[in-house]
Amino acid sequence: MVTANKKGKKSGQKTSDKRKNEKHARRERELEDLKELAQRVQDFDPESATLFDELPLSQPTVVGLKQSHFTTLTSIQKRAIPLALKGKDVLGAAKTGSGKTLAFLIPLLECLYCNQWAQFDGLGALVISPTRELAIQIFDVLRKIGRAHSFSAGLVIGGKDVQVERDRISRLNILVGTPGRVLQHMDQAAGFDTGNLKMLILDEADRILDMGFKKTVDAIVQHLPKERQTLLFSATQTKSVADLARLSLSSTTAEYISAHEKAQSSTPKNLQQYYVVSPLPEKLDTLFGFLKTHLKSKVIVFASSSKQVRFMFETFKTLHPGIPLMHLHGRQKQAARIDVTDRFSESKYACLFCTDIVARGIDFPAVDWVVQVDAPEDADTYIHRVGRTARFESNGRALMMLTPSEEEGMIERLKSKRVPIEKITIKENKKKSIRQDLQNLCFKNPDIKYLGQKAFASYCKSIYIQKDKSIFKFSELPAQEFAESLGLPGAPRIKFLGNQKTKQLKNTVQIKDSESEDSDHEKEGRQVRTKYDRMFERQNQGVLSQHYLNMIKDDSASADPVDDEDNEDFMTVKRQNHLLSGSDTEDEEDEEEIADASTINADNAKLKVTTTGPLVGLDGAPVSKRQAKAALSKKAMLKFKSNPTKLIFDDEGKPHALYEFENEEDFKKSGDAEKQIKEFVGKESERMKEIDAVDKAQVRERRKEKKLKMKERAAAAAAAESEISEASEEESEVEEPAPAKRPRKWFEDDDSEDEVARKKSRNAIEVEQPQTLEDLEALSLRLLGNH
Ligand SMILES: Nc1ncnc2c1ncn2[C@@H]1O[C@H](COP(=O)(O)OP(=O)(O)OP(=O)(O)O)[C@@H](O)[C@H]1O
Repeated sequence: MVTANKKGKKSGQKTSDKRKNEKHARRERELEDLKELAQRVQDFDPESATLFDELPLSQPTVVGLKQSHFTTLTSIQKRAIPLALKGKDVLGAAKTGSGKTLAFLIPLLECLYCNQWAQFDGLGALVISPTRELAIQIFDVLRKIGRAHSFSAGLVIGGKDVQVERDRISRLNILVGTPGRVLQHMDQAAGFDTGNLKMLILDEADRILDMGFKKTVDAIVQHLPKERQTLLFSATQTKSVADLARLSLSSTTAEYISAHEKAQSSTPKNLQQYYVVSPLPEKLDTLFGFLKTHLKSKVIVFASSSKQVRFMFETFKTLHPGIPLMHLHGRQKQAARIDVTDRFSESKYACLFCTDIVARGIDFPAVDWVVQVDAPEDADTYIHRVGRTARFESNGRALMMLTPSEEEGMIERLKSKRVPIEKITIKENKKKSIRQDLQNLCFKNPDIKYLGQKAFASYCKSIYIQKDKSIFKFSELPAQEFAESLGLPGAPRIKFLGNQKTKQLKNTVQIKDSESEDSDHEKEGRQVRTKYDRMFERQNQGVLSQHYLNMIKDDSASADPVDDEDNEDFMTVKRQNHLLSGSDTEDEEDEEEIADASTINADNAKLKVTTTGPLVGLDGAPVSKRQAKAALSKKAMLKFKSNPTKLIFDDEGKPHALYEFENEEDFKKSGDAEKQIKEFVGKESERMKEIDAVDKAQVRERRKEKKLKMKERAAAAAAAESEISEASEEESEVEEPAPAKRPRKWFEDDDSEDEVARKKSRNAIEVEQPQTLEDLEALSLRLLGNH
């Protein structure tokens, strides 16, 4: 037994030693491989590779690429990957759809592989994308090409359960996410160690580094070590030294790679680009006509706000253009966004109405057309939007609608960015007017009308906050015609943000669209405002006192007209056009969205400046917040009013006080006071007697008339009843026995019983005036008998 145990121990020891040796040998081999790989990377000539096989890559990455069927390098991959593998910081710019995702994901995997990254080393690489959709897409590509690696990777985006993400985040080696959610985890998740991070990647870097994400990205960078590799990629790359410095990048050491810098155009060569000039009120007709003639296509339609997207989707759905319709915008729930993205990706023919949340990076397969119903905010956004078609060597077409006032400016910007675009005109017979249909829809369905009002307001706002005022001219908006083209009876009132930093506002709106929770970190400090400003920023201003209304009226009357483009003070502009009749319920949603809102009449595009002096109260003193608040209450307003006076008007319409007093001297001239009182009383009692006599005569007259009328009515009724009773007597002879007669009362004559019955049936009693006490008793008995 003992020997057997010893033998067993010995063989166990042997196996364990064998295992240890094997492990050791494997480790040695891995180290050798790593050394060899590092040497290959060092020796590699960046210009030489055209195939992935030729790159100095680890075995797991090679396997992942093969299994994903990637063989040949694209131009940006050819230039960026070798430099990134050598540990350089890279700023990569290349046309849309040219394969930038692999250009940063391959170096990411190789970096962690070469550093022998393991689960307990914490976070090794972080990829940040501006939208959830793009983050999901990057994560999917990472999973495909990284399938043979043993790293743990995670996706953190808004709209998902934070707690679930938080529980897993400390075990992750690679993180892909949107800025807001990434920062939230960095701030909140205990055990989330980012101190060892080796690589930071920003996809659509120019977007992530711009004002909208500025603070968030700066805060994320604070959590990361300075010694790390940084890769920035975009189709429209930032070259700003300040931006690079924010990321601890040096413009002298970072490699700037522009794969298509010398290309004739900055858009894919297989992309045909057109634009059409269409007055704003005709855009929807043009779009509807376009869809009707492109039923066998996959189309993306860009609009400038989620409200317009919803309006187009809901109305076109009812008008049935004949192509499946979908919509995607930042106000949808995350599950719906994912569902729409998947469905549109799988569709062969469909039309997707969307905002700019899909403008960047999203790789929908085989899109035939990109239609921009609203002009993009700038040339870069144009390039990203049209880049949703003609991806990776496939063909595509793009159509942009410009209003006559936008044409010149926008085309100039595009030409300077090397965008080849051709003007076309839409044949009249291809246009389909849907104005009447939209009017019907709005009339029948209040929800559609409401959506139309929101779409109208959000479009006007989008134009107002555009930073390029030479293209977007708010003052030239044909508000009334535009509203009618949406089916609305008139142009609704709209509200704007009270902030003046248009660039920042633009981005704020977009962040809300694309990733609302990210915007939490973007809130800029408010500007110092005067009491005057605060008062007018208040909603529900319809209850301001008349005094304030008059002040505004006076101010505006003396104001000079100034074009709003030149007008820096936004709030001052709005005051001129305050509609102080209370806030519009239609705009309630916007009021929630926009903290400091004020009212403007969109019809009145030519705006005037009002005085900038402080607001004063009734006593001429400046109005405090509390005083202004008091003005909102009806009760409080009473103290500003004097006591009510009752007036009487004479025959000429002149008002007199109820009691008019004679002055004392005049009164004394008329004689002794006692005597005057007696005279007055005597006169008044005479007057009263006369009035009384007239009144009595009138009463008598009325009584007589009444009596006469009663007698006439009684005679007519008696005649009619006697006819009826004769007829009913004949009937009762045939049909049923007559009811037993009750004993006759002492005051009744022979036919009085019938009379009583008749009167009962008429529910009325007629009597002669009782002359004696007996008569009165008899009458009382009669009345009792009736009831
Ligand atoms: N080497 C390659 N061989 C074949 N297909 C590739 C290659 N690289 C990328 N692709 C494909 O090309 C398409 C576009 O790639 P990707 O999304 O990376 O483009 P992008 O440059 O990031 O575009 P955008 O600027 O719009 O974000 C994808 O469908 C991708 O699978």
